[in-house]
Amino acid sequence: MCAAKKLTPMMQQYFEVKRGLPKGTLLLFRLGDFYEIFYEDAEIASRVCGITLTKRQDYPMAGVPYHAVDNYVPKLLAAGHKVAICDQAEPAQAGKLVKRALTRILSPGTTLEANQLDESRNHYLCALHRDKHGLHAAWLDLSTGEFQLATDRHVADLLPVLTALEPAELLLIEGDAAKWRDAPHEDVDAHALHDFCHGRLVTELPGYHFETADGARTVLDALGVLNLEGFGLDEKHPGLGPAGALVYYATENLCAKPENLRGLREYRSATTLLIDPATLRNLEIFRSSRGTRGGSLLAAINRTSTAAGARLLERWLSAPILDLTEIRRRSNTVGELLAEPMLLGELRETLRHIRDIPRILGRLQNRLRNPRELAGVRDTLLQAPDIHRLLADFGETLGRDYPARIDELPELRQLLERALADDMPSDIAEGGAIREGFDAELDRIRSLTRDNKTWLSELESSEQARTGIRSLKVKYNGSFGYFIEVTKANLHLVPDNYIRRSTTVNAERFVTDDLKVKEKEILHAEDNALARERELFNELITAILDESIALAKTADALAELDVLAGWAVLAREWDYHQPQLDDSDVLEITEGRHPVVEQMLKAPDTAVIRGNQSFVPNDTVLSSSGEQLALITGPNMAGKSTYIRQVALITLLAEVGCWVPAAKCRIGLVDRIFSRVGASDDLARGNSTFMVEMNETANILNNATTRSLIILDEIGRGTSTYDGLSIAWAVVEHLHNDADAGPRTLFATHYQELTQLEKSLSRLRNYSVAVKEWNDEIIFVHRIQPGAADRSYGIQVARLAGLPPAVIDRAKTILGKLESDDTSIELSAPQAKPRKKISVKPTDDAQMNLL
Ligand SMILES: Nc1ncnc2c1ncn2[C@@H]1O[C@H](COP(=O)(O)OP(=O)(O)OP(=O)(O)O)[C@@H](O)[C@H]1O
Repeated sequence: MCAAKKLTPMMQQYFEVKRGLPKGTLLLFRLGDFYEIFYEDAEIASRVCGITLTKRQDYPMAGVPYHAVDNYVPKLLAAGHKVAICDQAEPAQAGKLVKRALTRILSPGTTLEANQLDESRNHYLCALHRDKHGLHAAWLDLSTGEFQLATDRHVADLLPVLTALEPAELLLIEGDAAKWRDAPHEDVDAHALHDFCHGRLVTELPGYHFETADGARTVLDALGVLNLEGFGLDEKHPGLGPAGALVYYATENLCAKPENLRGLREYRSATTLLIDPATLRNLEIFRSSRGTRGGSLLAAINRTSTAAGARLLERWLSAPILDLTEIRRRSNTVGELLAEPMLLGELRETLRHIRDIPRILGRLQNRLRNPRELAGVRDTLLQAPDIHRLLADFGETLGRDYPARIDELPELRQLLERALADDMPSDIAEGGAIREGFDAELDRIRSLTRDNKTWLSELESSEQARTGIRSLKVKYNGSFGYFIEVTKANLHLVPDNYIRRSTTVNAERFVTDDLKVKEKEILHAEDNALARERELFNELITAILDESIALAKTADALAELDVLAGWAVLAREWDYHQPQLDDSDVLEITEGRHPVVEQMLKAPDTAVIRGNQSFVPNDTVLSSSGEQLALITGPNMAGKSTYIRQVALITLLAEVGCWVPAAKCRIGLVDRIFSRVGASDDLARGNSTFMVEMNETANILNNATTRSLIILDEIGRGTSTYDGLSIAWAVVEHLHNDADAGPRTLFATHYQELTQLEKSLSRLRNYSVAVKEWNDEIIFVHRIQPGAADRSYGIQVARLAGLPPAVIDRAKTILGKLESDDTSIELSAPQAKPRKKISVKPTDDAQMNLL
């Protein structure tokens, strides 16, 4: 920057703006009809968006047309960049440097434009801070105004919800990310935080932006309230530090205070069903193991027809509240909707016309004002009377609760209906947003324009007749305005009152005094019409924003109805039944199915491969104080993993208020779902498969309560047989430790030896997955039955997988010898330790000694 003296005034202006931006922000600098990008920014933009890189003097430069900027910004954001938009703040004048100002900074966590957001997903900016009192966090969806904060002594209790939110951007105190990354191995929390931050866009801010007292002041100011009592919050709540950081950052990026924050809610892990990050991944709740939305639980149960409904469903799954009254209310409402199929169909048809009110309000309140947003409000309000009529015909909950929450706002609706044109322009500057007949003044100005335009269109024919020049034309262009064009061959016919303006190759251009007067009138009238339209447009926005609270409340209720109506359709499509939830300690499922696998087996492409197999339902009986631990053995591929996962998913569905894929289901409220399934490496952090497995197991044993549900799949497989078996054994004993009750647990394993524990652990039950044998082949029937499996059929499954026959035969020989306890077998190198038979005396407490 020492060469600043040599810079042109415009480039000096560029650097002034650039200097004020946070590090790593790309600056798009408006220059006439283009946004220009310079230096390294240009190189990045060219690489990410594929735009041409040019050179100006000797520095790189790239540009995008201003009207196409919306095509490029999403690509830059998706690549994890922040983008600052600097616009011209006054009309350009020849020879004078135009004033420019930063309009907003777009970052993945603060963008509001519809085309930069996934409409069916929430879009969170999240701030985090950890100190000796625990983890403090706040999150904000700026596009809808949803704002929450939380604090927890245990990092492990808060991370589940933060992971489920999948924030688009994180705000951290400078240096924290590196501190967590480099923390000693035993600081499990720091590593969990590092894992959470890994791969996300992190923006670091100085620590003072996270101070609680300052945060409280910033938040009060943003919410426009005098204290936080109305939100049930203490002003010393440690989450206010991160909350303040969010507001500060949002204000910087919007270049104005965020105007759509409606309130601040406290999230409490104690009142939420916690699903730890590993389990969210393992159970494929929001994404499949391939990272796609398809194949996830969310996709399988999403039948919403509105964007706000889809987002609400995601929020409900991210943080299911442990409140029986609320869960029953939702599930009963699904029942009422399901009982009236005709009305349900009509309601869903009506909901299809609902627009995304929370995000429309978010944009209008934060100065992004597109005329089509107003039409969105109108179209939504137009549905309200029909929705009220339909609700009145439904059952009790729907007819009573929802109408009170859905405001018809008839005056606003009529106003918008009268004021807005049917087809709205995408920019108010295009004109035509306001309907004819709404405003007398606008109509008067428009008729002036119209009359004058008629005069103009008639001018051509009247002048042709008057002058006898058949090819005479009346034309318009930006630099001359209106003019009369006469070809050179006809110049001798030009009358005296024509004033020559310019010459082209084949013609000359003229004006007349009358034409000049009319031109002035037309341009003036057009400007006046646009100015009047803008005035009216702003009045309409004010009218909408005056009702923003009622609109937001209505939108919330409609989103809820959408989710519940979708669940009713789902229940009908897939024969789901209403679960019974209570305070008991049982988990009883009759004929339960896996919600995702079941749908996949029926999907046209899978059905062809699988020969249209249908899912085999299975029962489950667990209770903390009775049948606490189900140990499931059986061959590979028999369906153990599917079965234990289905129990976890059915539990989750029941606890968000959805009906479940089971004939009958009773669940005593579960406070946490833990899982240890599948194998995954974390090689980037130097953790082997076994290390990941043990970390997850440690987390379960340290955090599970007697109200928890645990599913464990083949734990101990990542190490040597004896070590693995010993660990699995000890884990089962630990879970059974308490004399009276323990967490409800499903434990799938290949270690046959564990089945003997049934003799000594009173709350353990053996189950196995049935298979049929036929001519040394096995057929999977996917049926869970009481009792331990007698053998594992690994070799038969290996044959199904296509292992060469010679290998299969040799494996059979080795197995035969091992099972006969004949250690004389000659095994080719490497030498394996022969397997010993393990027997357990029921009275023996110290089983481990026998291994
Ligand atoms: N109840 C069921 N009805 C129909 N098909 C099922 C059922 N359970 C499982 N399957 C099918 O069987 C396949 C294997 O199931 P799963 O992975 O659960 O077996 P597993 O016993 O855990 O095997 P492994 O021990 O090798 O991990 C699944 O891909 C699924 O399509």
